[in-house]
Amino acid sequence: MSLTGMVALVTGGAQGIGRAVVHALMQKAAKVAVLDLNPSCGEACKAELDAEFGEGNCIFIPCDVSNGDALKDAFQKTVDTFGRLDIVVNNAGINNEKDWEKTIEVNLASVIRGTYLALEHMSREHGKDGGIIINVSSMAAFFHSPHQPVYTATKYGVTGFTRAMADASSESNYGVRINVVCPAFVNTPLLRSVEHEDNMGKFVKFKDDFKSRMAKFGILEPSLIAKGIMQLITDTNLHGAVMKITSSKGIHFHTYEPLSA
Ligand SMILES: NC(=O)C1=CN([C@@H]2O[C@H](COP(=O)(O)OP(=O)(O)OC[C@H]3O[C@@H](n4cnc5c(N)ncnc54)[C@H](O)[C@@H]3O)[C@@H](O)[C@H]2O)C=CC1
Ligand SMILES: CCCCCC(=O)/C=C/[C@H]1C=CC(=O)[C@@H]1CCCCCCC(=O)O
Repeated sequence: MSLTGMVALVTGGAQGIGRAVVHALMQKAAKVAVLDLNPSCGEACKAELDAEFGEGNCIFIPCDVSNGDALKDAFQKTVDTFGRLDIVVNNAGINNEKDWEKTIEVNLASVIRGTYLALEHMSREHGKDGGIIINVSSMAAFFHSPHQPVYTATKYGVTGFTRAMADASSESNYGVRINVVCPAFVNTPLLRSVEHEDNMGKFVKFKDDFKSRMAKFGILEPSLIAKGIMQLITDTNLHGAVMKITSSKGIHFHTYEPLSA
């Protein structure tokens, strides 16, 4: 499926999983706004994408997603630049058990803000044409560890919020599909943060346990997560889906017990 004429916004798009998603979107001919806190990574990312796909198909917007005004401005700049918005991937995330309030701000509050801003620009309730939102959670929302309690809490929150918003979208006829992806360990700089006391604080003492889980469960490549996210974007039957991506089962979906009467 071509995404020609469609416009996407990806937070944390300058490296890691977000960078892989941006590339996959542009391979399908979408135009993309890359939002990221890291200006050097962002400028380098844009230069590489311009070289591969030609200029005018992506913009880099320096943005701290935890700053509500900056995030709102970045969404507006995207629409002002490309004329529309069809796809939003709320991907930016950190792993910091020392500054756990910041972790909640970036991993959960910013995903909520990004979802609401996406609806402002895509929902039929705002006179728009509809769209797709993908929020990035984690397998930490299914397998917890003593190593990262607040990171785990944020990812449980992202999954629950996304499922609830998918129901809200259906019942309000927003015309917006909303899905969540839960990767296991992925080979990115974020994963390497688990070894550092600056990130883990007093929980760094559990790092050997965490590394044994990485050895046991395997480490995925960002390109596989991008493949899963592209499936969530292009398969119009997927709404309210909880996609899990692991070494043992690859891309698969979580099913929940139906709500009892
Ligand atoms: N790497 C892993 O093992 C897993 C990662 N995830 C999730 O995937 C998402 C992406 O993580 P990775 O690609 O691994 O991390 P990464 O650290 O490689 O990339 C994250 C990007 O987000 C940017 N970023 C961080 N804070 C930001 C902020 N406040 N505003 C704007 N941009 C910001 C960073 O500059 C970076 O470019 C995160 O939500 C993470 O929790 C989920 C499961 C496993
Ligand atoms: C900042 C590091 C990012 C790590 C995010 C993450 O996904 C962590 C998950 C782990 C936390 C405790 C666990 O045991 C989780 C492992 C999840 C892998 C489960 C794979 C199961 C399977 O392959 O069947």
